[in-house]
Order: sequence, then structure tokens, then C-alpha cells
Amino acid sequence: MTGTESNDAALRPRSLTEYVGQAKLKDKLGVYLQAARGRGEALDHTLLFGPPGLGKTTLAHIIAYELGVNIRVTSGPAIEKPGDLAAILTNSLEEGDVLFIDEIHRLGRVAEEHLYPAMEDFKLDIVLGQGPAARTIELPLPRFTLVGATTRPGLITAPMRSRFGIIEHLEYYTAEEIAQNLLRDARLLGFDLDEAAALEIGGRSRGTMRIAKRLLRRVRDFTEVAGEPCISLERAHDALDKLGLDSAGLDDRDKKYLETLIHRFAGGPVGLDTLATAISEDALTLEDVYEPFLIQLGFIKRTPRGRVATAHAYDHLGLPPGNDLGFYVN
Ligand SMILES: Nc1ncnc2c1ncn2[C@@H]1O[C@H](COP(=O)(O)OP(=O)(O)OP(=O)(O)O)[C@@H](O)[C@H]1O
Ligand SMILES: [Mg+2]
Repeated sequence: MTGTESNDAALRPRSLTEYVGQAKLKDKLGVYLQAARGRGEALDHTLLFGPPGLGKTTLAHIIAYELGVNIRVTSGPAIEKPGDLAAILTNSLEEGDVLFIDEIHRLGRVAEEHLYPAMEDFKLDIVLGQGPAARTIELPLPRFTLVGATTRPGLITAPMRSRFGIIEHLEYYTAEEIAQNLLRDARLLGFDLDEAAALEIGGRSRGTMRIAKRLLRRVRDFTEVAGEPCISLERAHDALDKLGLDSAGLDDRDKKYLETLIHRFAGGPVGLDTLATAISEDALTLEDVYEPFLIQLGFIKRTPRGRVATAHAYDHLGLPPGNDLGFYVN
């Protein structure tokens, strides 16, 4: 384990109270957890979705911690065959435990179908032998809680989705929420972080905890190398500029996205694939990583005819409003 990883593990919130932000989600989840504990039952299967780095994995661990049960961690791509699923479900999973399946949208089709009765009736159908002699035996399972996480809720099949009793969406964090968490990290790691500096980093982190934590580490590097005892607003400013992040937290790749959309395609509408090719990225990355935040900022819109840049985007880039620039329009 590297230093960064061990630091990260130490900083990861363990309980719901330590988990910053996501107020609505926390309120509801707090009730469901309390009710499940009160009844001495497993929590209903829970699906968490939202962009990368917002805290889905962290929340899955918190759920297990709050329930006082063990968590088994696996991921969609790791479960290809029904046998993989059987191995996980029948080994070491105890009554009430949490089974966390990350990237659950990447579960193999056959494995997924075997998961249905496991989720619903807590049993697993296992086929023994082959051909006409094959027979199915039913294996009872402990009542467990499946927690699934995905960045791509649209790829979860309807039958899968319908088997989750709790479906929750994680939101981007405000600069204040991020700052609160960064100040806590700084306190735990024993270095000085100015409140204004924490807010500055929070405002440029795309609303994403993981990015904020990474930026804090970089800003800390700049501060220490400059021989300063405290991370000041000025130093944070300076370091973030050096990292190529603008006032809204857009990095070079976001800016390339917007500039291509505006200059090359006259602000759209343009199809996702065309845009992806123009900026040499794959369409999935655009859709999952870049666009949610640009949409959140109100810089782009997804329309049936394609992506469109909004007046806010022109404004942010210091361009006159409108769709009529068309520098490179063919
Ligand atoms: N609400 C929160 N409060 C405090 N720390 C958080 C919160 N959410 C996330 N973090 C921290 O941010 C980092 C990223 O969180 P996590 O790995 O849970 O994100 P994720 O949603 O699972 O991302 P991915 O989709 O990439 O798997 C972790 O270091 C985690 O401890
Ligand atoms: Mg995760």
C-alpha cells in the first residue's frame, strides 16, 4: 500500500455522521438503517448511482458499518459466470451481511439472471451435470443486502432495477461541503489549512470529493516546497492555476470539449460520437466523466439532436453569446 492509499483509508469516513453532504440521501438512509436494525433484519437491496468519485463505495462500507455487519466486495466484471456468483454467495456471506457489487452494470447477462432469485428469494439455482441428465438444485442463502453501485444507471436492466428496494442518486457536493471535508482531512493529517483555501479548492473540484482530495494533496506539495507553514488562500490560488484549473474547476480537457463544441460545431447541436472523435476521446468517457459536470454547471445541454453549448458556456469562455461564430463550420 502506498502512502497515499494508507492516508486515504485512514481518512475515509466510517459512519454516516462523518459522511459529509448528501443530506437528503443521508436522512432517508438513516431511517432505513434504523428500521432494519430495529427489526433485526437485513437492509433492503440498495442501488447507488452517480458520477465517479462522489462516494458510492464509501457509502457501501458505511452501510455495513452502521448495520454492524461484514461487507464482501466484488465488481460486475469479476462475475462473469454463474459459478463466480455462486462462489461469492455461498462462501463467507452471513445473515445480514452486505455484498457490494461495484460497477454492477457490467455484470454478465447469465450471472445477472442467477442473481434475481438470490436477491428475491435468497436462493440460488445450481445446475448439476449437463444435457438431459442435468438437474437443478436449490441452494438456500443467508438473507443478505446487495449494495450495487454504478456510474451508468441507464445500463441497469429493468428486471435488475426492480429488485432493489432502495435506489438512490448521489449529488455533486457544494464548495462548502467539500471544504468541510478537506478541513477535517487536514486536521486528521496534522497540517494547517486556511478556511478560505479549503473553499477555493472546494470550488474548483467539480463538486467531486475524490478530485478535491487530490487537489488538496497537490496544493499541499506546493505549499511545503515553498517552505510555508500553512496552506493559504493565495497559495491555493496559485497552485490551482498552475494545475490548469479555471475558476469553475474546468480543466484543459473540459475546456477543449467546450471550445470544440463552440468553435468547430457552432455551439451544436452535434452528435456525441462526432464530438468525441473531434476531441479524440471515447464517447463513454465524454458521457460519464465530462458531461455530467458540464450539465450541472449549465454549460451544455443534451438534446435529441445532439449536444448544445449554452449562453453560460460562451460567457464563461469570454465569448460573445450566440450560435453564429462558426469559425470552422464546414
Ligand atoms: N460524503 C463524503 N464525505 C467524506 N469523504 C467522502 C465523501 N464522499 C466521498 N469521499 C471520499 O472521496 C473519495 C472517493 O469516494 P468513493 O471512492 O467512495 O467514490 P465512488 O463514488 O465510489 O467513485 P467511483 O465511481 O469512481 O467508484 C474517497 O477517498 C472517499 O473517502
Ligand atoms: Mg467506487
